[in-house]
Amino acid sequence: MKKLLIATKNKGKVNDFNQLFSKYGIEILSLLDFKEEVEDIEETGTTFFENARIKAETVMKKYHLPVLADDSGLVVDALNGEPGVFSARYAGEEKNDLANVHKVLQRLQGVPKKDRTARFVCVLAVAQPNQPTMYNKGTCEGEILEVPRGENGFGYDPIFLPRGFKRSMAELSLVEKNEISHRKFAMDQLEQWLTSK
Ligand SMILES: O=c1nc[nH]c2c1ncn2[C@H]1C[C@H](O)[C@@H](COP(=O)(O)OP(=O)(O)OP(=O)(O)O)O1
Ligand SMILES: [Mg+2]
Repeated sequence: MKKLLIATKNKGKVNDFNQLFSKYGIEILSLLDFKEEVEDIEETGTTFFENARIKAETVMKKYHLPVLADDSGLVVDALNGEPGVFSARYAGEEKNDLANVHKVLQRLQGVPKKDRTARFVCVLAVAQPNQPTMYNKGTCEGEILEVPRGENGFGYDPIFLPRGFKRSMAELSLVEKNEISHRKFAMDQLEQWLTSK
């Protein structure tokens, strides 16, 4: 089976990708699979594209393999695009999903439903030795709920209501999430590369 290294330490992303890649017959490895702990990569970029490039190219250069990186986050209109590229670290460097969710809800207190529009954004970067890095972006439109709902998924899923749905992203099954997510739409654009491998 073909293997692809994903430059992430996020278990929730790995879970999404395992399901998304299953139809291509590609087995994925992540930075969580290495015996020795892989050093954290500093995400110093100001855009999802820059951070995806930093993660993909750093890991590609280290292991000399094709590498996929995912930089993603939640963009809330009423917060001028926050948390954006700071999504993982919104409530502090320890990257606590619950604290991040709480901070978004607190900042949106009193904001009416019609003004709670938001989107998930995912930029995927594929870095390969001696080749230009490729990028693909996917988005998922929705709104921020008043209270968290659901146990599935990760990150901001419990407070995100995808447009046209009555259930939060965390109330959808993995298969349902992966039919409409930002990560799925970014993956779709990689299809040609994935099927030619
Ligand atoms: O489908 C999603 N459902 C809910 N939340 C999500 C999703 N996709 C990204 N997010 C949130 C989680 C984290 O707060 C941030 C990603 O930050 P981001 O730097 O790309 O990932 P990370 O630091 O957790 O792992 P890594 O850099 O090792 O891939 O956006
Ligand atoms: Mg990160």
